[in-house]
Amino acid sequence: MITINALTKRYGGFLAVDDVSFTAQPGRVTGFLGPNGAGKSTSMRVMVGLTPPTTGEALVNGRHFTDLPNPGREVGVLLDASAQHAGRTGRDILKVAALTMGLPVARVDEMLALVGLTEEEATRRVRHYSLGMRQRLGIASALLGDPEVLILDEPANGLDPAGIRWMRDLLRTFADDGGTVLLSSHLLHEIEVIADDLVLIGNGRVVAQGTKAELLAAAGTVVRGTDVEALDTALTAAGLMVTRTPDKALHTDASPDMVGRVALAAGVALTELRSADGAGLEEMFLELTAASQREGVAA
Ligand SMILES: Nc1ncnc2c1ncn2[C@@H]1O[C@H](COP(=O)(O)OP(=O)(O)OP(=O)(O)O)[C@@H](O)[C@H]1O
Repeated sequence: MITINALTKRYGGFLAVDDVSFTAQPGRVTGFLGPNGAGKSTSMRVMVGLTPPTTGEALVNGRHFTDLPNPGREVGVLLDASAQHAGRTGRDILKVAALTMGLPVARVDEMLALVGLTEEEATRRVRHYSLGMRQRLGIASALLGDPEVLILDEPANGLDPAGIRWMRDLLRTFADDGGTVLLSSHLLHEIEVIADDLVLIGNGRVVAQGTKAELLAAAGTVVRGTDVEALDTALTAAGLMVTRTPDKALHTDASPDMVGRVALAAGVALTELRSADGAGLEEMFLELTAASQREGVAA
């Protein structure tokens, strides 16, 4: 379990992380989502003891990372896959990490097989690795100590579509076996497929958090009917916020159940009624983080 309590990080006069609180629970994948510069990496650096918080705290299994006696056995970390020693081979990097953690060297081969790095690739120096290979090596390092918790910053970076699916399955299995996974991304689609819970951050502040199901429900309903005008009028009269999508559907904040009842009462035949799902969540994500979106600011 990861617990973040009122975490604030200030760099001089600049507030990079502003009173952030959330928990990442065992058995669940928590997606930490926000646009570039939102404060995800800074928060994660605080979690693993690389950056001291200004105020607040980040706990892993109830303790500060720096107080864990053998941190790699409790929490696997991948923050920057390019930060590995470029002059060493992948196998050597894992070997050194295994020895530091007091693990049998046989564990290295297990991890190389798990992340799909071949024998030949494992003996190449990391400076000759592609970004995707570095990412796989970083995941192998994170899993080496058989930890209960994973903290991964943009782990899908550089992976090809098959690699992304592989990573998704790996993290799903890890969480299904009772592990805690926190992974960050600035890409909603990447995270919404795998995450059970979401924490949305913009400008250093949490702008929304909850289960994916709750956030999807909050993203509203898309509805189409044979008479769009009558449907719009009925929904508006029922006190619902209605917007028209470019493809002539209506979008409201209410649940499909509520929208269906209003349409029935108004005698409008529906041709489509569904929760807004990913598209709605994306819209919500863009709205909630608009103040911190460079494009939003420019607009
Ligand atoms: N050491 C530092 N000194 C000053 N400012 C910093 C420092 N580290 C981070 N920042 C600033 O804090 C803000 C948050 O950065 P952070 O790297 O946490 O964002 P992020 O959400 O991980 O973004 P991205 O998706 O682009 O990786 C940024 O404006 C960044 O410039």
